[in-house]
Amino acid sequence: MAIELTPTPEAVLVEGAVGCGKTTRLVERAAALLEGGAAPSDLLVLAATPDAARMLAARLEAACGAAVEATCVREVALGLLATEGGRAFSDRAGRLVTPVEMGFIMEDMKTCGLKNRRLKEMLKFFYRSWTELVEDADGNADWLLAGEEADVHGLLKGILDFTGGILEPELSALAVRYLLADGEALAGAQRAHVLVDDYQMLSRASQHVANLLARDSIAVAADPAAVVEVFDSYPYGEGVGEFTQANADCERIVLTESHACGAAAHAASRLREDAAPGAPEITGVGDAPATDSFTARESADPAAEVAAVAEAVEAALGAGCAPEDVYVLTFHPAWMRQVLRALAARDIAAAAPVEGRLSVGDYRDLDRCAPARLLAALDLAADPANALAWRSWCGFGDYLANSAAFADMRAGAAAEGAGLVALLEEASAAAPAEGFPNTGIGRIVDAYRAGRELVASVQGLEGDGLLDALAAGLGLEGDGAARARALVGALTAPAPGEEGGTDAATLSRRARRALGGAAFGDTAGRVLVGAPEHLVGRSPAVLVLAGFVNGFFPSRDYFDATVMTPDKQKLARATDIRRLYAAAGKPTERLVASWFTSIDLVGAEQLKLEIGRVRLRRGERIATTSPSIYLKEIEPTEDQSA
Ligand SMILES: Nc1ncnc2c1ncn2[C@@H]1O[C@H](COP(=O)(O)OP(=O)(O)OP(=O)(O)O)[C@@H](O)[C@H]1O
Repeated sequence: MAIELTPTPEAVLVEGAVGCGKTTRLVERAAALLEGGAAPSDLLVLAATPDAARMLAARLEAACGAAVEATCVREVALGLLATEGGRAFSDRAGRLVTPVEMGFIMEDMKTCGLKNRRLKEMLKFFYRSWTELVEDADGNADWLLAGEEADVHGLLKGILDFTGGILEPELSALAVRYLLADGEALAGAQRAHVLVDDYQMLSRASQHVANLLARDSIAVAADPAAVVEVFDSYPYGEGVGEFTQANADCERIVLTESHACGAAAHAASRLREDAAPGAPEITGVGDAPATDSFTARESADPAAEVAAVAEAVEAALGAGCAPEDVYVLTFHPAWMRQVLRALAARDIAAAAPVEGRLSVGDYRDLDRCAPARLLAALDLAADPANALAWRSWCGFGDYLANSAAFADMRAGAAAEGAGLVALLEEASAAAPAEGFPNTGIGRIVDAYRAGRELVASVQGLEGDGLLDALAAGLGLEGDGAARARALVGALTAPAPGEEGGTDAATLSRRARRALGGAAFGDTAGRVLVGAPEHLVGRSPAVLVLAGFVNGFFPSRDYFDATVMTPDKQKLARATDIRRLYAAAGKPTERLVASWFTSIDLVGAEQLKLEIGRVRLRRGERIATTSPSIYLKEIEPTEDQSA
């Protein structure tokens, strides 16, 4: 039997465009439920990202005067699968695979012999299918073609069972099946009232988890035009229709009045027509001409452009805007860094999301993957039975991550019914003191023994002392060591307002969470600089689109017919439009777009910009760049009042 959405006795759908007050409605509903006699613990509020959840928690506290739990489906699902029952049901360790660990799993997957590109395509197909719950409640389905496809799927599941790791796209699907299979676990996890914001940004499986968790009532806020991947992979826009179908008596509230500034509301209206044809129009967007709240800034070159961005920020602050109400949106990590530098040069405090993913390095090179090794060591100090961490730990520094020896061990594990850690222990105990030099298993045994020693040597240490001891134990030195230490320090820092435990388990949990998605740390008194996905749940007064040029947005591939077929180009455009819509429709005071018209050719290549003509200027080759093709979608014209 295919899995169908579970109906809830009372269901509410709040539908509306960006900036029309959907979240505000949810907050009001939470306050009304509490006034009506519900206890704060009867409520569970779910947001699309951890950052949005934190902001929602603050809004709830302000409106309700009580602490209401706001979190993400991911946290809830992981919590469920980490319980004894959840672990037994899933045969996994209740731990999400981090991007670093995924590198090792991919290396193990390559033993299937498929070409990398084909393998990646197949994995995407599996991931999407999992999130869309193609398997029935028992985990069976005939969706896999016998042969290659079924074999690769079997290999992946085998590797995951062996390491105990859960992939993000299978997490909510596993939780759905667990909740359907175990009535007691379901009853324990349910809350009387569940409220979900940005429902369309959740995967189908996460939507199902949210509905299963609701006992008496569920209220979801959704915008069918803002189906954007921000945290869950494969956001499921069709889920809104599924929700109203499952809950036939669902109360439907449609919000059409934007509270954003004229320019943002104008941009949102135009983009929304493109993103969700037929969706209700945005109305009543004020009388002031949209041009009054729009600024376009063209600069000659990148240095002038980031300076212009900093000027725009300065102007907003000068006009009385609170720093945290100003958001600079960048479409490329290099531009995020440039903007941060330009702001720092003007003594403007800024915050950027802590992004662990980008800086963990190549696991083949022991120096370059120093942060990843430090994180694996921390994981092992927190739990020496963490099979996933041992898999990484024993693969660092080897070109193929010792995947052949691990494949042998996996086969042995299946035959003996033993786990990875037990097999490592067994191999280490059986090996002579000098190991088996220069063999795959020899490298693994050596790494395992070194890891054991390191873990034993840091017993009882906490906080900075623990991280310093681990870094020293890894032999990290110089600049690389400092960088690794600083990055791991940032990844293990408590979220604003979070209780500050410093034991290994707490630090490891925080780092794993941070690797799962970038989030802002402390933003008080700081201007925010981030990507579109980090904007979820925020309504800045001023939004500056920095580096708004072709190549950054859309990407250069978009313009290259040899890379992108017309079909793919159409899809890429639709995705871009939805991302831009969800961002540009937000600012309540001003929308600024900034771009540059030339850059040196080397820089253009490095940044993968789309370039026009190339000229020679003072011996240097200079390429022309153009504002994003999407500028005309957001730029108001003189005669538009909204
Ligand atoms: N009734 C209202 N009157 C005035 N301002 C409002 C009203 N409702 C919401 N706002 C303001 O409009 C902005 C957007 O509100 P909210 O976050 O509730 O909207 P949303 O539809 O969830 O937006 P998004 O899609 O951007 O998340 C906020 O700054 C909020 O304070």
